[in-house]
Amino acid sequence: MSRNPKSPAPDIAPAIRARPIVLVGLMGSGKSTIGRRLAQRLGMRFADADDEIERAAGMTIADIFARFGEAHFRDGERRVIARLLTGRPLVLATGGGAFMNDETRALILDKSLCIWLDADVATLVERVGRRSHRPLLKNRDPGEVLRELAAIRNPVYAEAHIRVSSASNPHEHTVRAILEALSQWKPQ
Ligand SMILES: Nc1ncnc2c1ncn2[C@@H]1O[C@H](COP(=O)(O)OP(=O)(O)OP(=O)(O)O)[C@@H](O)[C@H]1O
Ligand SMILES: O=C(O)C1=C[C@@H](O)[C@@H](O)[C@H](O)C1
Ligand SMILES: [Mg+2]
Repeated sequence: MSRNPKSPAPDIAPAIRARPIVLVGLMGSGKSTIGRRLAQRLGMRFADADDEIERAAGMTIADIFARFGEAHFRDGERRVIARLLTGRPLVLATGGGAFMNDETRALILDKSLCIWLDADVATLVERVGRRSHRPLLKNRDPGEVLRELAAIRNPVYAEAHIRVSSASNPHEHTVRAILEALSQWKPQ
């Protein structure tokens, strides 16, 4: 009997499902869309830190940046992620900059199994599109910003427990690569 390619991954150890799985990476790397699919496959709940922040603040991220500035956003982001990591285990998509905050990163590395979704800048640019709602990409050429961010952030994302390329389509390809990496992962 052939295996349904979308069947729940049977060989992921229960100990891994018992921990939150946190996705980090640059804008457009697929944290939100891949995270939702991964949670479905693992039978875990899913949350998107960006959505949770918007819900908690009662305004969009673009408005938080515009009205209160990035530092205020980062502080709220840290608090929201801390709250999400203390509840029932989940797959959590973070915002692209969350892992750059020292406190948020320490918390994620301590409490979760953290996966860096890595893709080349050309792929990211194609995915975020020309007219991005993302405040960091709104006023400048997205390719230029993403190149700068990649140079600064990639060495930090590399601290994640697992790195998976999310550069190839379709989404399912990346989901399978994550499931494969999880099935082989051993705590250091
Ligand atoms: N592995 C993939 N294969 C195909 N398309 C993808 C993949 N990952 C992401 N995409 C597409 O790229 C776009 C951006 O993805 P997504 O919103 O999940 O990124 P993100 O990492 O959550 O970004 P942000 O940090 O801005 O929240 C979406 O249209 C999504 O469908
Ligand atoms: O990379 C970033 O710094 C950001 C990514 C988005 O997910 C949002 O969290 C916000 O636009 C900032
Ligand atoms: Mg997202």
